[in-house]
Amino acid sequence: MSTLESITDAFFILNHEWRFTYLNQQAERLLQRDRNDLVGKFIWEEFPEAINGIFYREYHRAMSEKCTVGFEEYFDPLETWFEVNAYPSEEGLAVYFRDITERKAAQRIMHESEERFRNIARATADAVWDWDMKTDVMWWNDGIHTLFGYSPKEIESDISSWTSRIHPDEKDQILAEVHHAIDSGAGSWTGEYRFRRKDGSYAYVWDRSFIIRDEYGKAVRMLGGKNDITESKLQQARLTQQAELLDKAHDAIIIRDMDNHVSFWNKGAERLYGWTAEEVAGRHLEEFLYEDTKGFRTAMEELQKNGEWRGELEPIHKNGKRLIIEAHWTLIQDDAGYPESILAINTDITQRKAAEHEIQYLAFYDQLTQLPNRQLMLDRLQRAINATSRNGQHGALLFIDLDNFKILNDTLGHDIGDLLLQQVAQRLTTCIRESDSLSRLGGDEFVVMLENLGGDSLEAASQAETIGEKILAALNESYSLSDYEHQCTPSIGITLFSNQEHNMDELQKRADLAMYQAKGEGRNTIRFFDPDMQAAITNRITLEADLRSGLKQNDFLVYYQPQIVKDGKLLGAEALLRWQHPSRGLVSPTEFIPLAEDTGLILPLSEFVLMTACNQLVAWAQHPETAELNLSVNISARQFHHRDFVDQVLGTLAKSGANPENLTLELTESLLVEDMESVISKMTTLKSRGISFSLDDFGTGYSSLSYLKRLPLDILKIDQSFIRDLLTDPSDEAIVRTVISLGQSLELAVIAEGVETGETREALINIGCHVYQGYLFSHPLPIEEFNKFIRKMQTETITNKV
Ligand SMILES: Nc1nc2c(ncn2[C@@H]2O[C@H](COP(=O)(O)O[C@H]3[C@@H](O)[C@H](n4cnc5c(=O)[nH]c(N)nc54)O[C@@H]3COP(=O)(O)O)[C@@H](O)[C@H]2O)c(=O)[nH]1
Repeated sequence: MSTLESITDAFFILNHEWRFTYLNQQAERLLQRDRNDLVGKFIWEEFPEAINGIFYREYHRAMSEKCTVGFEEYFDPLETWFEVNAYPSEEGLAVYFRDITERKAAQRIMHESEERFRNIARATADAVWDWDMKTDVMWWNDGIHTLFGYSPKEIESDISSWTSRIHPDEKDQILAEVHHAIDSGAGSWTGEYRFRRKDGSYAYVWDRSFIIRDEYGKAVRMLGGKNDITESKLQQARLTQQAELLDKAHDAIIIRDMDNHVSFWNKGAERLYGWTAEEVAGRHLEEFLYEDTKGFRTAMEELQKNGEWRGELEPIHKNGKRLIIEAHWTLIQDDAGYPESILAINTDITQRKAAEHEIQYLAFYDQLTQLPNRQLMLDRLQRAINATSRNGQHGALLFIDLDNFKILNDTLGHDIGDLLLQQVAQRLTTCIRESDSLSRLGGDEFVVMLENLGGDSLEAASQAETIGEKILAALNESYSLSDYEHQCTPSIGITLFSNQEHNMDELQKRADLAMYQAKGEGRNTIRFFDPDMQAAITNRITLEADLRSGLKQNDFLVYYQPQIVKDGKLLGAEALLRWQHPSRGLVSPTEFIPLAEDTGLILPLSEFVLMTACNQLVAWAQHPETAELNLSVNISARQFHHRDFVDQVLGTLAKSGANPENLTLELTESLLVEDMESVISKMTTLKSRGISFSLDDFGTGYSSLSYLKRLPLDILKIDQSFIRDLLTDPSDEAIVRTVISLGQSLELAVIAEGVETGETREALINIGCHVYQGYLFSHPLPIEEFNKFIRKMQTETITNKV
């Protein structure tokens, strides 16, 4: 019995009266009863629940038929599954039993999951397979029929049903992969390969499986499912083929899936972005192409909405450089009409954009100062004018012109002039707000446009003036131009605008006029446009028309103002132009000479004066008493700088027959600052023919000794502004003295003009000036009057001698 105590199974013996005669310890434990209590007891009384079940039936069968029985049964009172084997014996019945509750539970779970798996396998469209590796039984669901055409009868029930249908080219590779997965302890295996259909053709399949292992890790089962990916493979192949055809295209051609993972990347894309196809395959575009994904995502939304998208994007080259591309994206759909992938054809327009930008820049920006140019200024002005009618605000236009910039440019050279303009541009930038606009119109002209100066014109004017003052102060600071310290001042003209009252042209004219007014009033100042200026400009227009018709109708005359030597002798006269206007009477040259200069009419006028003067010299030459008289003729800057000037003078002399020795040309200082070498050359040529030169208005300009020394001059003419107050203003007297001594040292004659009184004449004699012109002797006279004056002078001289 001790053997029966030590066996793992529970064991008891029943006699022929169904009473327990023996129970081992295991039986005591499983039945949860004390064996001493049970021995001698009637089994069906102790366990009445067993009477109506399999226990009762099978035990009776074993006892009556003397056969061995074995069964598994659940015994409710003990909530236990038993595996029972009963053997009839002499004594009665020997019963071995064990608790299989846990095994039963595992079997149930296994059964349930198996059931679930089969149900899923039935429901799925994939071809599901189940390979029992211990038995080599291979189970397939209906998918093997629906996908590949095999009926259950046609398909083998072992692993050959799978392996024999793998495409020969891929079979070894796939089997090696599967073996590797099994041997390496992997939990799954996936693969893509071709699988033969019943009709002999091959389908591309995507197989996913997992491997079931026992408690020792040994693979016992493999379950998997294949789906047919032939269509998408073919589609992909077709696209790739098409795209490969375009591989040689210059453009970048990219195919990506709907999640933007790259599936095709042609050579053009490699060239454009610097990434090779291998480097980007399967990668998300945003990962490596777009720093700012906003534009890219907006484009994606459009693409999904409309099926295609065209536009510009700014991707990044592999080397970090920003590119600009023109993209054309098309959504590619599968047979069912679902979006499947995206075909992108991208053209590099980086250089084109740069060129466009450059052109734009050149068209709208000044190269020297990098400021907006006139074109852009006009555009902004138009917008500002339009805005005033909407917002009721005032704006202001400030025209800024540098005083005497030309002199700097001509004397120190254009490079220095450019430096000044650049520094002026910088200073102007610091004087304005970011919302204001600064531009360079060209030359030394700058424009500042101020906006949003409020609804009240006085307030707006005051704000504009404040900015104007600021500019004035900033530009007055000294400039360091290479090695030169330079002082420069601006003249500023301001006009306000509001409510679209004036158009762009008008506003520009107004600001320009105001600026000229500032210049006219001594420079380095600010002037606002006012309506009187408008009247002046209207007059100017009328005057120009009158000048033209005056020239045609010979309304011009020459007057002569005598020039007298200290001893009373008549040296000659200055020829002065007069305009006998039909309605306005005699018009002073101060009124029309500047306009004639601006319009070019000074050329025919000057020709007329020179010809008249030369003819007069010829007329005087006929009489010994007047043959020595000299005539001075004023030469304007424009006339002098005309390329035919020398020929014109010589031609007039030749035509008239006048003696050049009796002709003096009066030049002004401002005329001399432009192209010094050409000035000297022209003067030298004329001087070699006997013509003299006088420097008019001396002292009022930039009396530079350096040029004075180089010019072939004969006479310095002291400006009348110094003569007027000679007796009362010590500084004027000092200037006059200086000019006279300068004349002496340079061996130049000196004439004082504007001599109105005897006292002035006396003072000049005392200082050392011996030739005079002025009202003391005579106003400018018409020729008849002047001839009378000559005769009177000669009579007086003779009388004095007598
Ligand atoms: N390019 C040309 N310029 C010319 C010509 N003719 C004249 N002008 C220039 O016009 C300016 C005004 O000239 P005008 O009104 O003739 O005045 C001259 C004299 O009348 C005046 N003057 C002479 N004496 C006195 C005086 O005692 N007091 C006083 N207040 N004015 C006086 O001075 C003018 C002469 O100036 P200038 O020529 O500088 O010697 C004047 O700038 C003329 O130059 C012409 O044909 N071409």
